Amino acid sequence: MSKVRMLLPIVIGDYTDFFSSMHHAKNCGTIFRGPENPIPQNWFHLPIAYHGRASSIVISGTDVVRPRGQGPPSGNSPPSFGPSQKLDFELEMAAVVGPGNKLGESIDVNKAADHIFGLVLMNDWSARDIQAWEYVPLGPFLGKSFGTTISPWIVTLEALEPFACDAPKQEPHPLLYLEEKISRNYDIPLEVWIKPAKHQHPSIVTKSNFKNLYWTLTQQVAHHTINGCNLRPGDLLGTGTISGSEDESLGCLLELSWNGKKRYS
Ligand SMILES: O=C(O)/C=C/C(=O)CC(=O)CC(=O)O
Ligand SMILES: [Ca+2]
Ligand SMILES: [Mg+2]
Repeated sequence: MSKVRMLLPIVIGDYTDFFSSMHHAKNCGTIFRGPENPIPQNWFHLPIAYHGRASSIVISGTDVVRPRGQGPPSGNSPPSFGPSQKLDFELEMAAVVGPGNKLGESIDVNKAADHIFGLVLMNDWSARDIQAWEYVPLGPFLGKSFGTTISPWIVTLEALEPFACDAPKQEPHPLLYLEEKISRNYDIPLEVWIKPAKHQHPSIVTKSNFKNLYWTLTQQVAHHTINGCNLRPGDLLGTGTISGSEDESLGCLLELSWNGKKRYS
């Protein structure tokens, strides 16, 4: 295996990234918008997502160039500009679309599993300073689009069947098109390890689990297509950052360091 060069396993036409961990949504909301109403009202009714950039998705091991860009101004000065000072990872998995749907048609939530070929690991690299300044009102753009890393192996949903578990109870009850007969998650322990340049060995920085997701993969597919938008084979649907409720299970440095305020070692 060490002699093999891994390549992207699919041609990715489109990439969408969801926002489906409640803990992550609450923490990001608190950091970016304040503690009053950290989770927006719509979050509990629909799986929120943004459209990502497919061209910069690379395979694990590919160097990612530190992005340059604008950051928030401090006081009356103009916005900052330069290499990002807040480069972050986001612990995610992503679904690879199988057959997909025709333009104008929707995928039924109870049949949506047939449209997911399998899952990969994903890191949605994020420049928090660029993101914090640019995201109002249209959401993430250059703070995310410089790079996204996925693993070369696609684990099929069939292979994950032994790890299937119940999804969390959803309150308020979702609208009919998001209501599923069987609502399933997967018990997949996930870890992030970082090896700083001058260190010999990597250290673990977080331990989370796929089952921390509130919205299921099948609800994401049903919601994505409810307006008739067509998913195509090879499209990538990121789960969103998978944070748990514990301090040790947060899925990015923004949360682990509380936007740089908390020392993380
Ligand atoms: O709350 C925000 O404004 C932004 C949050 C993110 O950066 C998260 C994102 O990319 C979606 C996710 O990974 O859950
Ligand atoms: Ca993300
Ligand atoms: Mg990214």
